[in-house]
Amino acid sequence: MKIVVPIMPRSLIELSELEESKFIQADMIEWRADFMPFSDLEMAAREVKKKFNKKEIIFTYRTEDKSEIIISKENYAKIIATFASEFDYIDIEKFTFPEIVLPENAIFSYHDFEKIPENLSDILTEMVVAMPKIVKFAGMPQNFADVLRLMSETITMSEKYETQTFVTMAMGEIGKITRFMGDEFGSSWTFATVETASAPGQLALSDILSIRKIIN
Ligand SMILES: O=C1C[C@@](O)(C(=O)O)C[C@@H](O)[C@@H]1O
Repeated sequence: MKIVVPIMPRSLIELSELEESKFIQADMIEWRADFMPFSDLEMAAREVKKKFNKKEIIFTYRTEDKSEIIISKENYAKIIATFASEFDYIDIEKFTFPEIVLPENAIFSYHDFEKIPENLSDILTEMVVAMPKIVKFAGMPQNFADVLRLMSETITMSEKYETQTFVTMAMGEIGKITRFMGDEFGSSWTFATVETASAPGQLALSDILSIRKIIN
């Protein structure tokens, strides 16, 4: 299981203040570009690549966790077209922006901040059919049975579609188990924090490393 640590700088200054040494044990960095002013993105992209030049980097412009529309379809498409080839992976909210054609390094990403949907299997299948590099789903469980359902569904899907990489997680407190047991239930990456969390329930990078040491 690879450990991805998101960074969420709100300005070029905040970006320059991030200390690379704190991220050494991360396998990958996710740059959450949605916190940065639009006009600074190109310069910030260069900085992010320079700062984390030894790591694989995901470019993400998240809209699904916002309560209001933050970007037009046109601008989202422009961002994807500009940055897809610049980074190792690019996160794409294909259900929200269906007109985007997935580039070869696409993470087809979908979040449900209210539930683990009953039709999770149909949703994951639809994502697989689009043939992205990675299928990523994050949902909010209401109870532990939801967490188990997400894990069990991920096992089923990863066995059925052996060549597809899946990344799934249950967010919030009760979903925490999914953040360090990925290898056991077919999820290939986990998102961990260094200082600021980018989603509810994320564990600190240092905690994930300690837990993995105990359970391995
Ligand atoms: O899609 C994901 C997963 C995530 O939502 C999580 O729950 O850890 C965190 C986001 O930064 C990332 O883009």
